[in-house]
Amino acid sequence: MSGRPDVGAFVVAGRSLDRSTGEAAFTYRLGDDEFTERLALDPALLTGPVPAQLDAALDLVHLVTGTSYYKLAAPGRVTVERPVTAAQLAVARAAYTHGLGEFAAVNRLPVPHRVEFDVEVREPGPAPAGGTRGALLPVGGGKDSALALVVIPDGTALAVNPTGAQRDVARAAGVPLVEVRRRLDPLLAERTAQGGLNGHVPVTAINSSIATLVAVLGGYDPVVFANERSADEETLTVDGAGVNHQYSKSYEFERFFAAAAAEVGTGYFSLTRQLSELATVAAVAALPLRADILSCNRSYTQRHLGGQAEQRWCLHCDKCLFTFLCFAVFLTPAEAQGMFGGNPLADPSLADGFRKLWATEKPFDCVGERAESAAAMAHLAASRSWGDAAVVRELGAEAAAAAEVTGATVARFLPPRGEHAIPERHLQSLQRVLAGARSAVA
Ligand SMILES: CC(=O)N[C@H]1[C@@H](OP(=O)(O)OP(=O)(O)OC[C@H]2O[C@@H](n3ccc(=O)[nH]c3=O)[C@H](O)[C@@H]2O)O[C@H](CO)[C@@H](O)[C@@H]1O[C@H](C)C(=O)N[C@@H](C)C(=O)N[C@@H](CCC(=O)O)C(=O)O
Ligand SMILES: Nc1ncnc2c1ncn2[C@@H]1O[C@H](COP(=O)(O)OP(=O)(O)OP(=O)(O)O)[C@@H](O)[C@H]1O
Repeated sequence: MSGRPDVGAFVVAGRSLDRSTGEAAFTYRLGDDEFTERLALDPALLTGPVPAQLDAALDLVHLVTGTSYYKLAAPGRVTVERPVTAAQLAVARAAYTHGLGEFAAVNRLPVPHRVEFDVEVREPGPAPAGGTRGALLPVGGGKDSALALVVIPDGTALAVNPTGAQRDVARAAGVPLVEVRRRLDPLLAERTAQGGLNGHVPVTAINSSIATLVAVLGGYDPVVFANERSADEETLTVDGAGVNHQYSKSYEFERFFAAAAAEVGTGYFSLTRQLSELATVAAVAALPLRADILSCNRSYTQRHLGGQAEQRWCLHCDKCLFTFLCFAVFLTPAEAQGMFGGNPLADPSLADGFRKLWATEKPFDCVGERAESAAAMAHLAASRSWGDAAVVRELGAEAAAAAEVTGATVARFLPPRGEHAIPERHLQSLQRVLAGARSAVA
């Protein structure tokens, strides 16, 4: 950390919830600066009696959301003014260390990023009963959470910083939507522009904590994310240490978070944990809902909040290329063109972008495993309908060679596998939807 001014520890300071307006405020200090992040919660969530576990749910948001401000100087020390439970501390450790792994790598800080916490650890309160209003399904607007809406159609969707895409997909699935607006302290952008460190934050950890708070206030249980198995693969390795852009979507993080969520009476799991990206796409490609999804991350920047910019597939970013590649396996070129509004596999200038999907250093984006990208491209090269597309012609042979190293084929990525924490009832519903999709494709 040499070369950076010593600002002392990052302080997780006060927080409040105004029950009349629905505004929750979370304050932090870094050096001489004070930052307050605000959540606008639907006041309808706040009309009932105060839940016993509200304080603990607010603490979880407070801890995790601090990563955005901590990263300005990344001092390696965090002081938390309120006592937290051991499970909450484990979530915070994971979020500030591995969750900021990409940030550390990009800023050439030591990897793994190490953080010491100065905090009093308290015992958790008595285990509360879960809510009775059914599942809360956080939605990102893309394919994974769209699948969850189909598998659990009696749930309630949640959008943090909703955009048109999230509203469209919830509406198309016929699921009610709870919206939470998140406002970063404007001083963060000012300090970043003045040279503060910047980089990726563990946004799924942040969304998880907000979802848990909404579940506690609204009486929902469980909180069901849609984080796929492929999210466990590291993006790159630095000095032997794995760095994962999607760390807070990993199963490791899920287990830390589930323990803290259980303390506030909320189940927490990922419905798609056993699925590769290809398996999820195989299912979504067979659903009418595919027309309503939007996975392009460029469409979810702060600029798009409040509808200041049009949301569409940019068809150039890593996530668009990856998502198109996967859907192409299950759609004809005409169907894919209709869904995405273009065909990047026909554009030879994008060949390098596709090739990066199975390179040793994957893009810092939500893309699948290297082997599944290579297998998907090799599959297209062998197909009659896609084999002539310019990019497929250029990359087919090298993708097939890359896939062969691990014996990867599309078929091998389709069966669910690996550890998960999905309750039996939801697992069966998922299996029904997957089986229905398979017969639609056959
Ligand atoms: C939309 C997006 O991908 N943004 C990433 C991008 O930020 P950019 O500057 O292009 O735009 P904004 O998101 O509007 O951010 C403006 C500044 O604000 C900072 N910031 C933003 C959100 C936040 O919670 N805290 C913040 O401090 C941000 O640093 C900017 O200075 O590049 C950033 C740096 O790499 C990324 O951190 C931005 O990612 C967002 C936090 C985000 O929501 N990204 C998701 C679409 C995303 O990456 N999801 C992952 C899930 C993995 C995980 O859980 O970490 C995925 O799809 O793989
Ligand atoms: N803004 C958000 N509000 C609430 N939940 C979100 C939000 N963004 C993402 N999520 C949750 O986090 C999970 C991971 O995000 P991710 O962006 O990978 O998924 P997605 O939008 O469902 O699919 P895709 O990978 O196609 O974008 C989502 O499945 C969803 O459960």
